Amino acid sequence: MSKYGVMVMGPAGAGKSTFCASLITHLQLNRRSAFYVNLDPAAESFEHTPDLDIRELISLEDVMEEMHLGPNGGLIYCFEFLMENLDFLTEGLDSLTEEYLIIFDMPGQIELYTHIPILPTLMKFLSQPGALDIRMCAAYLLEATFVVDRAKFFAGTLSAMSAMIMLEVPHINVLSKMDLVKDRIRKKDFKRFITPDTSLLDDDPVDIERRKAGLDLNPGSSDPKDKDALMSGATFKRLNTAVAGLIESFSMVSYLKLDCTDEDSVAAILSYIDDCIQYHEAQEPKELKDEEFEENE
Ligand SMILES: Nc1nc2c(ncn2[C@@H]2O[C@H](COP(=O)(O)OP(=O)(O)OP(=O)(O)O)[C@@H](O)[C@H]2O)c(=O)[nH]1
Ligand SMILES: [Mg+2]
Repeated sequence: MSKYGVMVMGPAGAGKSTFCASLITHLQLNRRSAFYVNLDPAAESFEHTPDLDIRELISLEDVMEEMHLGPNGGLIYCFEFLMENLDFLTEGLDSLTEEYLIIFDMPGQIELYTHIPILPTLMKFLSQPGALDIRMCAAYLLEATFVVDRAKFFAGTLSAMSAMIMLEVPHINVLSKMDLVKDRIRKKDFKRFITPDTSLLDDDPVDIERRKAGLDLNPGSSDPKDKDALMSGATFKRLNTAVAGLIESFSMVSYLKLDCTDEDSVAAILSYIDDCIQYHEAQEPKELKDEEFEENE
């Protein structure tokens, strides 16, 4: 019997935990079962209490204190510890049925998604047939406000693509916090960010502002007064164009829009997740309990 799960990933503060909470609320309102797994050892508060919590296995605070590590090194240590104690996940998840959507709330440290092979190993462990056998998909969140600075947007898109290639599971990319840009950017203009390409660099507002202020007149200068030039000169532009070209040539990244304050938006993302993992195909038709039947009448 398969289980179904989504791993919610993305940079720090992208809105992962908020999205997990909105998703759980939405599932509950629609009489679906959610199982919330917190894998962020530094998380402090939750809207919904996690059903399984990495902090019961290991706490980042203890690691930092005992191992004399900083927050990022500490987090990597916590994940290495989790990988050595995978029974913790097996025992917590093994008895779940296919009715559940298992939601994994991940930490935001970018190291996890780029050069350390912990997540691919974890993903393989979760989805291994014959073991936990969870049909997994990944949801990578990036803040919609990043579109204001194209360099930031392409750097974020590159990290989304890197996670996508590394994890080898069905993957959706999501621009979160849409409510923050809804009124600032016209719908028609926003469409260009849904499938990013190099033309977005031609009218980067940050670039235009800097040029107006004469800040990129001396690119590459070592004068501290010209520190802005480093992030706006011709070399920086060439680098961004190369990154954007790479993303465009792979044509793998496109975004869905998410506004957690709007239930329809959460429902739309959930339907993409359901499609990715083919959740509905495995569900038995449910009999309504008597009181639910009367309610519907
Ligand atoms: N306006 C708005 N704010 C949001 C939205 N989602 C999250 N936020 C805010 O963004 C901040 C970070 O949200 P979190 O959900 O904690 O982000 P996270 O990705 O889990 O953060 P880390 O776990 O620390 O990496 C919080 O102050 C949230 O209230 C959204 O859809 N709209
Ligand atoms: Mg979080």
